[in-house]
Amino acid sequence: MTMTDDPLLSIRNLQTYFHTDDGVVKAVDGVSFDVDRGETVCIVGESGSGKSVTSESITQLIPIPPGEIVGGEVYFDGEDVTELSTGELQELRGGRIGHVFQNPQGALNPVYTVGYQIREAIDAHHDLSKAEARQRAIRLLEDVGIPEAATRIDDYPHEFSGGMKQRVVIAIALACEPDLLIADEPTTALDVTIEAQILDLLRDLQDEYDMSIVFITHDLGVVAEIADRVVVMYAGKVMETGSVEDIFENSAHPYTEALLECLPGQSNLEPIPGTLPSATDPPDGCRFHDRCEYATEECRVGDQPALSEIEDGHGVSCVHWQRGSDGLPEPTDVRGPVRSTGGER
Ligand SMILES: Nc1ncnc2c1ncn2[C@@H]1O[C@H](COP(=O)(O)OP(=O)(O)OP(=O)(O)O)[C@@H](O)[C@H]1O
Ligand code: NI
Repeated sequence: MTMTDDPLLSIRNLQTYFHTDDGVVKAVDGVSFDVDRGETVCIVGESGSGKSVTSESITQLIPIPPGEIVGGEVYFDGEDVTELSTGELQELRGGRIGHVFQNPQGALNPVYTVGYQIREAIDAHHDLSKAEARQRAIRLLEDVGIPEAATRIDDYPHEFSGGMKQRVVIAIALACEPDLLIADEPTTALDVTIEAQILDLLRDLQDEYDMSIVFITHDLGVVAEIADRVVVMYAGKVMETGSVEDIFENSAHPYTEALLECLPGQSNLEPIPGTLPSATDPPDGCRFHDRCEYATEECRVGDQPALSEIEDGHGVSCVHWQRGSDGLPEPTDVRGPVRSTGGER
């Protein structure tokens, strides 16, 4: 890894659209954030907010077409990877950038042993003898906490539990010692005990492998466990970004606050009332305005407000970001009417 203070990953004004029969889906619509070396950045937001498409745009894993990266830059270690050829992108995936997805079942091929699949990942980017690759695969299985790795290496995926399968998938992603690991809801298919173990494992591996992690989740509880920094997304836009303390102790966007209220242990256990706006025809102004109890006329016009930096590294896309210090607009009770129409949709 190059020793520099520049971020490892820098996403600038990324726009990823899908051309569908219903119109253009602006899945990611001007997203910017950085990931520093050795840091874990969590992308959080409700289902459909564009978290996966953002992360899949980095190495162009989205289906193109119907998908298209229509604008923006993705700098990885200083190089704009949106300009890379298909071959160069393939080299990057599973090389310096590893991916772990939600469903370990789908990521593993049932007809090959796990050892074969890890060796394949090693072979794609390294020139090792068969014996060396096997040794390395065993080391990787040990690193991800699989007991008796030297014998388990010859087992097939179905011989592993769900949690153990996800460990195997992580081992494959680590095979090339990536500088960046992108994990898209890697624990949602697992029960909470196993989830906690996998989160611990990722933290340990991050130190050992000296890598950055982009971790996608809709669960702020998980964010609190592992994030250094947080990107809160809604309807293709970044609503707020900051350190984990900024987000949990000093959140400034009403959408972040609404997400926090839905955390278990908080008074409000209901999901946020209302639904995401149309992906093909988003409203003017702040995309959250019709679900926001603080929305005023200003919030309904123009573009999504630019991210205002309210403190170093803490940005918020809200015209009322000074509320609190500068006085709140009168909250309007949007929750009643939104909920009653929401049920009929
Ligand atoms: N292949 C596709 N074709 C058309 N639209 C798509 C495609 N993939 C994603 N989208 C749309 O892009 C938007 C963002 O989807 P995305 O999967 O990134 O959401 P997400 O935040 O990851 O949600 P979840 O928490 O459910 O995984 C959604 O409106 C989705 O329907
Ligand atoms: Ni997703």
